[in-house]
Amino acid sequence: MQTEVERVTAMTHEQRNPISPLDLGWVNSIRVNRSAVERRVSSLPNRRTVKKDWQAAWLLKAISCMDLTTLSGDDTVGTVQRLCLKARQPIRGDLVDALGIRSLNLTVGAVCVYHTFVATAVQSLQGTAIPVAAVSTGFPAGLSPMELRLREIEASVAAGAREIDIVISRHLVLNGDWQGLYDEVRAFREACGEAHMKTILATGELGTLRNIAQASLVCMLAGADFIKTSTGKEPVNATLPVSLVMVRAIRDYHEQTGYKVGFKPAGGIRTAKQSLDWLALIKEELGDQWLHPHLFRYGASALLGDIERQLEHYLTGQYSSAIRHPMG
Ligand SMILES: O=C[C@H](O)COP(=O)(O)O
Repeated sequence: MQTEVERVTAMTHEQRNPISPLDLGWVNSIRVNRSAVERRVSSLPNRRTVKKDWQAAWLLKAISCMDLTTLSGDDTVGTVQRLCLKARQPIRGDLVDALGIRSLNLTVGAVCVYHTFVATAVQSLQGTAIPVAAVSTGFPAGLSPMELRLREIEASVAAGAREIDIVISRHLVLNGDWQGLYDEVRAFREACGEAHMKTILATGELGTLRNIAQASLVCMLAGADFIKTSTGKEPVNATLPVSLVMVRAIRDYHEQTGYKVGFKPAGGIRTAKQSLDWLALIKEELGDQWLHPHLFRYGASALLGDIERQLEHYLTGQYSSAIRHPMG
């Protein structure tokens, strides 16, 4: 019988999603029933409540699946270094001891920064297995010249980023230019080389759920390792309806091709309660095999503080002030 370590090792050595030909027949056949999507997600937050020990365990899982992020215009070497310290030890030592989880060596899934801070983050995370993710390709609008976007990916990889979060050109989706979108994402994937590519759809700017489902498929055919909802900079970022459409696209893609693509909701996920809603969505729609950092990540700059606060409440029965849980 496989041990837990052997099982996780086997999973993480699954074959990477390859670049496949663009299948326009499949893309054009996609339909989304908005009211059915809304009905399904409205049942999620109330239907499955996890309490006490189970809730604490789910929150620890959420931490392990977090891309701890800073993407602000006022980022500095100092803020990135402090964020990396938090990534190494995401919850306070006294809480780790009280939870009895020191042997887990819990860390976040990755640290996500602008290209400028990749080298700082890589250096600050030395001696850990935590990868650095860079937002490249003219994040967040993705409208700089293609050549520069490709060079930016290469520069981030050369600086040590093991994951690249690219943004797609929204106008290609809004014009139904699936060939253009496929060519763009495929070129990004080729520029990433061994680095894993998360493809940000910026769903708040794509107009319809059908566009989101079609763009998800095109990005997966073009070799995306993950599809990601948002940059965090759109007027509307990660929502449950959009996430349901994307995880169902991932499920269909897996059923048709056998390849597993990861999912990353990002932008506006700030509370422990929200993190549980997304875990429930993944568990129910994709199954436990997706509930691991190699297939599921949250992109979040402020979620960790609320999770730490919730874990303290679980241990002490008291809610501490949010300022006692800084990110760095
Ligand atoms: O990719 C991650 C997002 O930019 C984070 O958004 P957030 O600051 O709303 O958590």
